[in-house]
Amino acid sequence: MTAELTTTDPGFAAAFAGLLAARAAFDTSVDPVVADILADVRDRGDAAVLEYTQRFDRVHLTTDTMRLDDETIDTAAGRVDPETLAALNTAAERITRFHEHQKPQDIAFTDPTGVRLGQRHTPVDAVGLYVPGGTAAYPSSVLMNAIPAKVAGVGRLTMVVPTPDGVINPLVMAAARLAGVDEIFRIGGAQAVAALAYGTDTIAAVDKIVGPGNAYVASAKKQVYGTVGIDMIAGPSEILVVADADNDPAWIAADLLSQAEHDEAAQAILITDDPGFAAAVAKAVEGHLATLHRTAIARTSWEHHGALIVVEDLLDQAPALVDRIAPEHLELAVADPDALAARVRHAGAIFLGRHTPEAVGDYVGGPNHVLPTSRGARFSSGLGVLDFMKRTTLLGCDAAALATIGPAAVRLAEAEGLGAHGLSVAIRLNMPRPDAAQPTTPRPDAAQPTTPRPDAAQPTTPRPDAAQPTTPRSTAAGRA
Ligand SMILES: NC(=O)c1ccc[n+]([C@@H]2O[C@H](COP(=O)([O-])OP(=O)(O)OC[C@H]3O[C@@H](n4cnc5c(N)ncnc54)[C@H](O)[C@@H]3O)[C@@H](O)[C@H]2O)c1
Ligand SMILES: N[C@H](CO)Cc1c[nH]c[nH+]1
Ligand SMILES: [Zn+2]
Repeated sequence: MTAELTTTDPGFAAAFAGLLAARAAFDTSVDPVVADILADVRDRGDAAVLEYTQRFDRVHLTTDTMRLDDETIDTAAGRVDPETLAALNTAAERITRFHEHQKPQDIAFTDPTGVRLGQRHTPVDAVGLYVPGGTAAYPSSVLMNAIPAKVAGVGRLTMVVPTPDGVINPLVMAAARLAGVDEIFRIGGAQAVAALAYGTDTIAAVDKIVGPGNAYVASAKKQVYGTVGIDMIAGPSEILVVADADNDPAWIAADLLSQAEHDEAAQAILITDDPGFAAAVAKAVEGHLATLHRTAIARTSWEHHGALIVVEDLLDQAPALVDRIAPEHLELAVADPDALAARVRHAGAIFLGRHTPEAVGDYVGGPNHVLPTSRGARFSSGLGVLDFMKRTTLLGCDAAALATIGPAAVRLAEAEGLGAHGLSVAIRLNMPRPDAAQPTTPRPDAAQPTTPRPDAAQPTTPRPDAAQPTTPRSTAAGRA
């Protein structure tokens, strides 16, 4: 039964905590099964991938047919009708334009001590793009994965997508071509994530795996993190709609079902300030369920994970509840959505106003639809260009700059008891050896040198280019 909660009910706090706890427990339930699949693929490589593909996707592949060849991709893509292709192009253009704005700026400056500081961004060399395909095909997710990778300048884009019962989706192929994916393997689930992370004889390992998927995919990404990078946990879809009674219940019911229909494990929640409106939405959900073609999935999601929450005041009470749920998608169907949005801190993506159904963002809005689920929005963000780039910092001292900041480093190295750290700075500054500072009270376990180290700094004969801590060399003025 869909949960019904009311903030004025004395049991509300416990019921709300129970709703969050049930979700968390559900999220980890597949972890052991996935761990076994990952270990098997790591041990047996292609053979394991092919066996799991046969078992879960009911398709018999070989190492030769696992990778889609150019002819198969182009033939399939060629079957897409012009109108759908035009829609795909509209989506690609809008997604590209939005993500171009995400390109980061490098940093380069010289601070007042003469130290040169910088930060630069470089793309990841090779990424694995997970495109879901178990119960629905997701050409839109091809674009959402691949376009930011291309904008970032990633070198190799390897896409994996399951083809249940051997069916190749033409629009998925067209989207891969449009977005510039380099290679496509027709595998999915935890076994595909494992192949990308560990590599097999047929599939080269990647540096990072991104993209959405069901609970098995989400768990697999979580478990291979460290061997490879991941974007976030983008598991079964979630929507939280905050709506007042001035909405058409049928619109809001459709919005809830738009995410419920993704997966039996998806979650759709309504927060409203009107019990009558909540009842009307529940009734409208039943009406829509009678007509949708993914009714069984949507109904299971709605009944097992859905919730109707009635509060007294939306502006005052909804933001705190939203932040605790930290939904993937937050739809604000109220008169002043911006005021409400300003009070919310944790949501993957926010959809403002009655005419911004979440589904428009799934396809053509521009921002990415690969978003954190399972409360991940409390600490992570939707997929973007930065997920495909790494930051490297740069630090440059000349002799005078080192003379200015170096002594503090020597002092801190001494405080940490790390003699070589202190020495590597002091030796350039012609300072006394920091680890030779207490010759009369050696640590009981310290080695007693009998002959001075030949490379020890000689305070009386400084190297000609050594910095003078007290009187910086005049050449310091010429530093870059
Ligand atoms: N958060 C996001 O950004 C986002 C975006 C798009 C889609 N999604 C989600 O992606 C998911 C797509 O799910 P899907 O199932 O259609 O496709 P999928 O590709 O994610 O999963 C299909 C794979 O799951 C594996 N699998 C299925 N049953 C299994 C079992 N019993 N044991 C082991 N492995 C099993 C199989 O290997 C199969 O190939 C949905 O949950 C949807 O909500 C999320
Ligand atoms: N709503 C999904 C993200 O949770 C993305 C999507 C793709 N196609 C339709 N919807
Ligand atoms: Zn969707």
